Amino acid sequence: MTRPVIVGLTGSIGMGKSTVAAMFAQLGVPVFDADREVHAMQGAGGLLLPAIEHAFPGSTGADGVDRAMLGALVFGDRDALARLETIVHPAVAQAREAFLARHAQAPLVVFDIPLLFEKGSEKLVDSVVVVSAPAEVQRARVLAREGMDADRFARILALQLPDAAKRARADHVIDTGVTLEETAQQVATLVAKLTADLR
Ligand SMILES: CC(C)(COP(=O)(O)OP(=O)(O)OC[C@H]1O[C@@H](n2cnc3c(N)ncnc32)[C@H](O)[C@@H]1O)[C@@H](O)C(=O)NCCC(=O)NCCS
Ligand SMILES: Nc1ncnc2c1ncn2[C@@H]1O[C@H](COP(=O)(O)OP(=O)(O)OP(=O)(O)O)[C@@H](O)[C@H]1O
Repeated sequence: MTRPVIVGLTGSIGMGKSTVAAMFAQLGVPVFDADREVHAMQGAGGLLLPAIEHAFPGSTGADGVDRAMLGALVFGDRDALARLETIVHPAVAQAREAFLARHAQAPLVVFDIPLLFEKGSEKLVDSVVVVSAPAEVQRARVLAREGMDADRFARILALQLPDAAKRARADHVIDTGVTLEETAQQVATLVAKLTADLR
């Protein structure tokens, strides 16, 4: 059975992964957004709510998961995070398989996976694209977000493979420390190259 060439898109917090994923989508490349799937499954009426409430009593309500509260519980506690991941990750894998089945005829698809290296998801993809920007650009972007502070940022960074290591393991690096137009140009060049390789 044929299947699309699969590009894994990853990068550390605030490096511009979602923005770059949207650029791929703009070029007509189907994108599987692991984070968005998680949000949907954790939102109001989401299918993971009973299991999460069972494991973390009081962490869900009518609007779904209380993300600030659950984040505070798990981002400093590796065991708790592992328990949450055991609930979340199999459901994400199922959603990813369904996505692939829907796009079986596409030449190229993107899996947007924040923790691609950390969780050994390299084996799911044919090539890895890492988005990267200088650390001070990353920090400024992240700290500008609502609900974020230096402590939470530091704890999340500590859970992620350092940017330099991600870049070293990438097949392609997209620079997001430049203008949006320049980044979009890099994405267009890469899509042209990946598509040409298929011919
Ligand atoms: C704990 C939760 C509810 C907090 O939600 P919140 O909206 O506050 O944060 P968000 O999801 O945007 O994540 C913020 C940053 O933390 C990183 N992060 C999220 N989960 C993890 C994890 N399991 N390990 C390391 N970093 C993580 C993200 O990549 C992102 O850079 C949420 O992150 C979650 O459910 N995480 C576990 C599921 C998971 O592994 N998701 C990411 C991959 S699909
Ligand atoms: N050249 C660029 N490329 C990508 N993003 C840029 C660029 N210049 C500025 N930005 C801005 O940087 C921010 C990047 O945020 P984005 O949500 O894409 O990051 P992310 O890596 O997906 O974050 P997280 O992992 O925390 O979810 C956006 O507000 C975007 O507009």
